[in-house]
Amino acid sequence: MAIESSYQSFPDPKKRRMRTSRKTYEAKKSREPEMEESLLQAEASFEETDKQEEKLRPHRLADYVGQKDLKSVLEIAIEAAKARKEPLDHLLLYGPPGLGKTTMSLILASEMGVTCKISAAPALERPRDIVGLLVSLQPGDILFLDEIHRLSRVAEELLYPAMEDFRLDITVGKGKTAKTRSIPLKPFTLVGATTRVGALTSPLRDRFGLLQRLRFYELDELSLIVERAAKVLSTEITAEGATEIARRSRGTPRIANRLLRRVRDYTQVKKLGTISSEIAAEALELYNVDPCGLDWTDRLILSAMIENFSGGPVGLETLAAATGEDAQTIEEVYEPYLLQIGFLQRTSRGRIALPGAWKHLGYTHPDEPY
Ligand SMILES: Nc1ncnc2c1ncn2[C@@H]1O[C@H](COP(=O)(O)OP(=O)(O)OP(=O)(O)O)[C@@H](O)[C@H]1O
Ligand SMILES: [Mg+2]
Repeated sequence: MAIESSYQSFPDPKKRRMRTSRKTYEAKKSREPEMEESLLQAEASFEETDKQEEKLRPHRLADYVGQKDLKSVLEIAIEAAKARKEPLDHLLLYGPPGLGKTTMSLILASEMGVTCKISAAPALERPRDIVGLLVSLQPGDILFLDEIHRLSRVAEELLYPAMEDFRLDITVGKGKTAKTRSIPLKPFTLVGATTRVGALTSPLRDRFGLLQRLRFYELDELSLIVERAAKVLSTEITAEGATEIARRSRGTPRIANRLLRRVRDYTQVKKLGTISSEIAAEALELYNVDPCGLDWTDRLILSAMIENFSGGPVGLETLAAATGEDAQTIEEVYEPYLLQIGFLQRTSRGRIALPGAWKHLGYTHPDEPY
C-alpha cells in the first residue's frame, strides 16, 4: 500500500487546553506538573504524528484491536466492493481523538489494495487545493480528509458532485461570460474523519454511505494494544504490566502507546528488565498519571465541583469560570472520558460529580453511610 501524505497538523486553537489564572486554585495550580499535560492529551503531539505513530500502526484489519461493530461493517463493505470491483462507499469516521480513525483509513486502503491520500480539511482552503487532490486520484483510491468539519465552503461545494457523481463542476470566467465546466473524476472513496460530527453540514453528512462512530476501548482491548506495541518496540512486558498501563490510558490507544514509551524509558534507564505492573505503576506515578488515568485538570474540574458546588449540578460556564478552563475545552476534551468512567453526569440543570469521583479524590459523598 502506498501512502501519500500532504497532512499537516492544524490545531484548532479553541480546542487546545487554554488556561487563564484563577484565584482559588492558584496554589494548587502552581504545583501542576508541566509534563503531565502532554502525556494524557489524546491529540497527537507534533513529533508523534510522523515517526513513532507510524511504527505502531497496525496495517491489517485483523491486527486492529476492538471496535467490533465498526470492523464487522467494514469487513462486509470491503468484501462487497471487491466482488463488484467498485470502490468502497464514502465513509465518515467520528469520535474522540486518538481512537484509530487515521489508522482505519490506512488499513482500508491496504485491504482494498489501493493508495490512500491523506490531507486535512484546513489545508484545502483554495479551490485549486481540493481540485488538484481530486484530479490526482486513481480508480478506487482512498482520499482521507481529517478534521472534515473544518472544510471551507468552496471546498465543500466542490466535493458534493465529486462524491455523488465523480465529477467536478468548475466555474471558469466571471460575470456574464462565466461558464461551468464539468471534469470527470475516477471513482474514489472519501474517508472523512472528525471529532465533531455535529459540526458537519447535513448535505455533506448525507453524502456518506457509511457513518461510523469510534468508541473508547475496553481495558482488555487496550492491554492487547500495549502488548502488541511492546512487541513492535522489542520491549519485554508482563500481561499485568500491560494492564497497568492500559488502565491509565483513558480508553485511548494513542495514550496507551505513549505511556508505554515513557515506562519503557524509565525501565531502561533504571535497568529494571521486564516491565511488571509494579514497575509500570511506579513509572506512571512519577509522570503524575493517576490510577484512573486522570490528569491534573480532570482532578481540578472534579474537585471544584465537589468543593465549590457540593458536587453539582453546576452549569458549564460556571464550572469554566471556577476552574479557569475554557468551556469548550471542558466539554470536548475532559468531559467525554469523565462521562465514560462514570465520574460525571450531564443533566438539564448542569454537571454532577458522581460518587465514584468523590471516592477517587478522597471525599466522602453525602449519601455514603459513616
Ligand atoms: N484499534 C487499534 N489497534 C491498535 N492500535 C491502534 C488502534 N487504534 C489506534 N491505534 C494506535 O493509536 C495511534 C493513534 O491512532 P490514530 O492516529 O489512528 O487516531 P485518530 O483517531 O486518527 O486520531 P486523531 O483524531 O487525533 O487524528 C496509532 O498510532 C495506532 O498505533
Ligand atoms: Mg488521525
